[in-house]
Amino acid sequence: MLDVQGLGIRFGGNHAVRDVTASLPAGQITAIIGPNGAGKSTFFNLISGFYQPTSGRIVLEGQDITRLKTHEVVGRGVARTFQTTTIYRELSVLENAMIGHRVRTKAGLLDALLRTGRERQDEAGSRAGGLRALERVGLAGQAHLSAGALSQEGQKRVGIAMALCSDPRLLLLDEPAAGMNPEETVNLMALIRELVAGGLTVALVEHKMSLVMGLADRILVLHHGQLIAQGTPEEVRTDPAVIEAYLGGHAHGGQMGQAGVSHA
Ligand SMILES: Nc1ncnc2c1ncn2[C@@H]1O[C@H](COP(=O)(O)OP(=O)(O)OP(=O)(O)O)[C@@H](O)[C@H]1O
Repeated sequence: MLDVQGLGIRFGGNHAVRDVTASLPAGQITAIIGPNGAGKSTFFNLISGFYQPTSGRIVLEGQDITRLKTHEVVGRGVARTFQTTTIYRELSVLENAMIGHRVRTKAGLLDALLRTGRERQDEAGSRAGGLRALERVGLAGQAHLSAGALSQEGQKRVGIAMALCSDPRLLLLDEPAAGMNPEETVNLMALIRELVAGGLTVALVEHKMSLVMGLADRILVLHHGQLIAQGTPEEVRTDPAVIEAYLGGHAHGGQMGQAGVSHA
C-alpha cells in the first residue's frame, strides 16, 4: 500500500526521522512504536503531508506522493486521526461526522453563504456520508447526541468516523487508545479489526503494548528517528535492540519500558 524510502526530516540540527525505509502492506495493521520522542508522530506527519521530508520518497500504491499537500494526500486515500481528540463537543455526533465529510465536498464559502443548489446538494451528501461513517464505527444510534456527552471511547469513535468520511484506503491512527480503560481498549481493537476486514489498511502509533501486540500484523520500531527493527510482534518483542531501546526508555521514565520488560 505504502512504501517509504530513505525518509527523513530535520528540524534545525535535530534529525527527527532519519533514513527510514519501510512498507505498510495492504490489508494489514502496522504499528509504529518506540520510546517518547522516537519520531513516531513525525513519521505520521510526513506520510500525511503535514510535514515535507528533507530526504527520501513516499510512494502510495505505486504513485509518488512525497511532495503532495495534506488535502491532496487525503484525496489520494490517506486519512488520519490525531493524538488529542479533535471533535467539537458541543455539536452532535452527526454534525461532527459531517465536518469530516466536508473535506471532500466542493462547495466554497460563497456557496454556503448564498445557499446555492450545490451547497444544498453537498449538505445532503455530507449528511449521508456522515451517517455511513457513523454506521461503520457503531455510532449510528447516537448520531443526534452531543459529542461531548459520549464516553472517551465514543469520542474516539467519532474521531475515526470523521477520518472515514474521506473514504480512505489507508487510515493512520495516532494513539487511538490514549485515555481508554482496558475494556474500552478491547472494544477499540475489535472495531479496528472490523475496519480492516472491510478492506482498510491501518497504521497506528500506540504506547499501549497490549493493543499493539494483540492487534498488529507488523511492527516498525523507531528509536532516535531511526528504524531499529521491524517484523511480527513475536519477532520485535524478542529483538535485543528493541529491548535495549525500551529499557533505556524505562530508565528515563518512558512508557515504553513496559514493552520490553513485561512482554519479552
Ligand atoms: N515541528 C517540530 N519542530 C521541531 N522539532 C520537532 C517538531 N516535531 C517534532 N519535533 C522533534 O522531533 C522529535 C520526534 O518527535 P515526535 O513527536 O515525532 O516523537 P514521538 O515518537 O511521537 O514521541 P511521543 O511518543 O512522545 O509522542 C522530538 O525530538 C521532537 O522534539
